[in-house]
Amino acid sequence: MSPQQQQLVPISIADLEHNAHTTMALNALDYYRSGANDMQTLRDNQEAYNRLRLRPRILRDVSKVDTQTTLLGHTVASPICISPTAMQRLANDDGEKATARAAAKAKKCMILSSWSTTSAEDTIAAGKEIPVNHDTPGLPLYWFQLYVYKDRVATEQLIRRVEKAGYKALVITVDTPFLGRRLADVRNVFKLPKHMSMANFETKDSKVTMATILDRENPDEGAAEELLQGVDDAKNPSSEAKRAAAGNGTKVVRQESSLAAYVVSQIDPTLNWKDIEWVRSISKLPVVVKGVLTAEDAKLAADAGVEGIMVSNHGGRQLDGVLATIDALPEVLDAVKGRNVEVYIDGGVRKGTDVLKALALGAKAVFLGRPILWGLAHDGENGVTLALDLVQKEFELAMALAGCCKLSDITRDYVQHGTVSRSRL
Ligand SMILES: Cc1cc2nc3c(=O)[nH]c(=O)nc-3n(C[C@H](O)[C@H](O)[C@H](O)COP(=O)(O)O)c2cc1C
Ligand SMILES: CCCCC(=O)C(=O)O
Repeated sequence: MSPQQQQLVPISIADLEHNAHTTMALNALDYYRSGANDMQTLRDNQEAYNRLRLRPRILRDVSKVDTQTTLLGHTVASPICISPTAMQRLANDDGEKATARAAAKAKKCMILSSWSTTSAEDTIAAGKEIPVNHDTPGLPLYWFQLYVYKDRVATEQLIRRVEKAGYKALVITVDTPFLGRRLADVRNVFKLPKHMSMANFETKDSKVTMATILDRENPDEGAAEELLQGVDDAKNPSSEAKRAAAGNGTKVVRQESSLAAYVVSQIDPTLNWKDIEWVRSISKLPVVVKGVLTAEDAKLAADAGVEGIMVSNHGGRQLDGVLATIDALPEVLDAVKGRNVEVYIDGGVRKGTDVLKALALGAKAVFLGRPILWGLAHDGENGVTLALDLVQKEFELAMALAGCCKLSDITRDYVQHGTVSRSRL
């Protein structure tokens, strides 16, 4: 066995990733690990954390460290949370249920993807199976990530379902009018295995599986039209989209990957600020806009009255070449200073010191994408618990070593750009 293939006893997120690389099927592994195009932003998300340096304080009593915080009014045990990632059953058969249980145990916030392989109802029910430990503050918290479908009736139905199920916020992803170009997925002709489905779009009579709607040898051959037909047959919300495409004479562009074709057929690329208003007008749930990278858009988001902004570049999977999220965070925070909006960040967070740096720059919370998937692939619910615990423990240690006992101690003075000491600038 070459060193590459050896499993490690995981003591870091890097170890969990290493193990996933040795065990996962290539189709799924590539889908999870890829960034768009040259994967510049994917690499940069992590490297940008390494370019920041910490400025610790000493001789403070750090015997007790407290990480509890609130997210949109809900108390959770920690500012380390779970980003939405699609199709978690590719990593482990329990998929989203395992993640929900691990989130419940840790009293952390989990965002469920619209594109989950477990329904919104079944996912939250799995989390609720875990008895709550009332000795410590906080409760598990579930938010729902919304892709706005061309079919607004179906979008609204989904919102009603997640409200009823107990999700406490809608996280609208705004960086995916089309799918970024992930070369490995194109090469692999990525698709979901036949026994898995987009569980939120399943009806009593039919499952919306990639196998039923996307399975074909050559995805370039009439893909999008087949998709529209297929999804329509499955009573999925697309008949309106299909009519719209036919009615305005739009020719459906053929896509080179099945996922990209699905996005073209279903997700609304006309999405704009008016639609954010629309979502706010039909639901009382607070709204988080996910995918903000500039001061200009942060201001517009605050003007639109959203409760939260997630600084995100979709883990480097959409527009390659954008800023690392930790580098974009300061301008977003400056732009909404004094406004009533919480600012979160995801992308490239792998270590406790990354969390400390993000919070020092002003993020209210950080969200983990791939680390959760590597945990899932390692050992289902226990693997996610391990991933969360590793980063949590590293964060608590980093806080103590930097002289911080509670989150409000972590200020901008704890971090600096570059390696030159302040007095030499
Ligand atoms: C495999 C995979 C699937 C994802 N699916 C979704 C999704 O369904 N909705 C969404 O808003 N973001 C999705 N994302 C982006 C994540 O929410 C998050 O922004 C990103 O993974 C954070 O970067 P990290 O993986 O470096 O932690 C996905 C990311 C990955 C890696
Ligand atoms: C519309 C894309 C859904 C999955 C996703 O967000 C990703 O693969 O990054």
